Amino acid sequence: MRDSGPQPTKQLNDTYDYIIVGAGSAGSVLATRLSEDTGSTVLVLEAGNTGENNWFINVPLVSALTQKSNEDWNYQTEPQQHAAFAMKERRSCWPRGKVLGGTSALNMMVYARGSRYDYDSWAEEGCEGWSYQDVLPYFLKSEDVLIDELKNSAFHSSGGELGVSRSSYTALPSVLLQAGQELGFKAHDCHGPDQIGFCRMQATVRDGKRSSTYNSILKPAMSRANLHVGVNSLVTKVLIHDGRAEGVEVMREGRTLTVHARKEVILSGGAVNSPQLLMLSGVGPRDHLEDMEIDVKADLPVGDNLQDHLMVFIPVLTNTSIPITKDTVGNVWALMDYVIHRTGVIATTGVEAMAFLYEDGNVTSGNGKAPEIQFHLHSVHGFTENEKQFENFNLNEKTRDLVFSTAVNQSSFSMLPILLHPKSHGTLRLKSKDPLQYPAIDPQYLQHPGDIKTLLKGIRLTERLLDTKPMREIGASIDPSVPMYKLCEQHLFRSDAFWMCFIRQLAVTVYHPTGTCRIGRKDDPTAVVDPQLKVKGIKGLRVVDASVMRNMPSGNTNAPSIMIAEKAADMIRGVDTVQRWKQQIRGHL
Ligand SMILES: Cc1cc2nc3c(=O)[nH]c(=O)nc-3n(C[C@H](O)[C@H](O)[C@H](O)COP(=O)(O)OP(=O)(O)OC[C@H]3O[C@@H](n4cnc5c(N)ncnc54)[C@H](O)[C@@H]3O)c2cc1C
Repeated sequence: MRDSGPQPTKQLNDTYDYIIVGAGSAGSVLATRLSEDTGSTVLVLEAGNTGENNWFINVPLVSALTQKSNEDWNYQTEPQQHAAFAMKERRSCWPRGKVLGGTSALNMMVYARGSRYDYDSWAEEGCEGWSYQDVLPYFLKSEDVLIDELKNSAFHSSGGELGVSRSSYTALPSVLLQAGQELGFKAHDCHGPDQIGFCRMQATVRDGKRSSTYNSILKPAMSRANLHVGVNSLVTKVLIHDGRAEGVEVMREGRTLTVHARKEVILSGGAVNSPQLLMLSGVGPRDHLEDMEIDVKADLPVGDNLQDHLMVFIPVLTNTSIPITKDTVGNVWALMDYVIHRTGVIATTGVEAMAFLYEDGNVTSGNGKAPEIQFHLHSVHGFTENEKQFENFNLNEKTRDLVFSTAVNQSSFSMLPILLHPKSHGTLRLKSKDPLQYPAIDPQYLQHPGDIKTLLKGIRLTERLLDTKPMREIGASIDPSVPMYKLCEQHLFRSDAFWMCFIRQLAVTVYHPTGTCRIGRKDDPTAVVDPQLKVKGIKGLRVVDASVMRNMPSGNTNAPSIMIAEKAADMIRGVDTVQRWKQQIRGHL
C-alpha cells in the first residue's frame, strides 16, 4: 500500500501565515482549505508520521489492528469508579491517531452526522451560526456519496473528497431492518429528513480503501507550494506574548525549534491534545495551572466538560452461518477479491447497520428531541472473544480466563446499544509540565445514575428486536452459554441486576471524546472558545477539532469534526464556499 506521491516538508520556514497543530480529521481539512488561498502560507505540524508504512490503516476489515501500533497515541483513562470493572486496573484504552489523518486513519469508518436537534441546541445556547441549517452545508461539502439510491437526495452530496459507501457484506442488515420495521420503526436513510429509525451503514470507504482525511483530502493538496506539512513534529507550547499567540515551539528531529505565525495559530490536536497543549501554554483553570507552576495567560475551563459515548457489546447467537467468521475472511478467495479487485469481505468494515432511537422506544420522531440511543450492528462472529479485542479493550486476566476456557462454537454477531448523551462528564488535567507526559484522562463513566438506566433501556430494546420474526428465523438469541455473560452469573440471567452488572463490567468507549475546549457565548463561563472558535482572551488562537463540541452529537464524531474544520476554514478565510449546498437543502429542512 506504500505509494510515492507528495512528500512531507523537510525544511520548515521561520514564519507562516497560519500554523495548524495536528493533521487529524479536522487539521488535514483545515490545512487543505486554508491553502486554497495561494496568497496565504500554511504550515500543519503533525506529531506522527505519514502512515504510508502501516498497511492496516487502509484495509477496512482489519482497522482494529491499527490500535497499539506506532500510529496510536495509546492513551488510557484513569481507573474508573463506576465502570470498566472487567478491565485491567479499571482503565479504558483510548486509541487516538498519531499519524497524518489522525484518528480518521484508525477509526471504524462509520459515517454519521448527529441529530438536527443537537446543533439547534448549540445555537439556542448562544453558538450563533451553528444551527443544523448552518452546519448541514458543511457536512455536504466534503461528501462524495457512492450509494446509488442516495445520490439524488437533498441530504447527500456528490463530488466531495470523502467517499461514503455502503460497505456491507452479510444479510444481517436486512434482517435487522425488518426486525425494526416489525416494531414500527422506519427503515430509511438516517441522514434524511428524519433520523429516528434503522439504516444500512454509510462508511467512509472508497473503492475498498479507507477514506481518511489524509488520503482523501490533504494528500492531493500536498504539492501546493504554499502548504508545508511537517511530520514527526510535536508541538510542545503555544508562544503567547501580551495576550497574543505568536507562534509555537516544536520538537522535531531531536531539536526544539520556534516557528512564528503572522496571522493565527490553530489547534487541531483533538480532544486530548488540544486541551493539554493549551494548559501547557498557560491557558486553563487558574488553580490547576498554579498547582503545576505554569504562568496563567488566560483562566478558562479547559479540560472540563469531557464527554464520551459508551457502548455495550451484546453477543447474539444465531443458528445460521451468516456472520463474518475467520473462515469467511481467511481464505484465498477473500484475499484475492481484495488484492485484485478491492472488493469482498475484507473491503468492508464489519459494522453493517445502525439505528437511532428514543429510550422509551417511541417510533415517531420530532418534538425537538434528539435520540438517546444508537445501535451498531457488528456482524463479526465472536468479536469479544478475539485476542486482539481483548488487548484493545484492556480486559483483565480473570475475564480472559473465563472467556477462553468456555468459548462456544455457535456462530454469533453483536448488537451494540450506545449511550448518546452521557450525563456523566469528566475532566482532563495535566500530570506534569513535561509535554511528553500524558495527561490524566478521567471520563467518570457511569458516575451519573441516569446513564446506566439509559443503557439498560438500550439493552431492553435489543431484546425486543431479537424477539421479532425475522430474528427468530435466524435463531437469534441471547444465550447464557456465551462466555461474556458468565461475568455476571451471580445474578438472574437477563434480570435488571444482571444487565447492570454487565454494563459496569464491560461498557466500553465508542472512542468519541469531545468537549474539552467547549464552544459557547463569550460570557458563558463553561466556554473555552467563542462561536468563531477563538480562544477567549487570547488573540490569534483558535481551536478547531472535536474538543470544541458543546455537547455530544447523536452519532459518531468523525464527520462532525470534519464539518467543524470546513466551517472554521470559511470563517478564517472570510468566504462562503457552501452557497451550492445552501440552495440544495432549501425547502427540505
Ligand atoms: C478506534 C476508533 C474508532 C472510531 N470509530 C469512529 C467511526 O467509526 N466513525 C466516526 O465518526 N468516528 C469514529 N471515531 C472517532 C473519530 O475518528 C474522532 O472523533 C475524530 O477523528 C476526531 O478528530 P480530531 O480532528 O478532533 O482529532 P484527531 O483526528 O485525533 O487529530 C488530532 C491530530 O493531532 C495530532 N497532534 C496531537 N497533538 C499534537 C501536537 N502537540 N503536535 C503535533 N501534532 C499533534 C495527532 O497526532 C493527530 O494526528 C473512532 C475513534 C477511534 C479511536
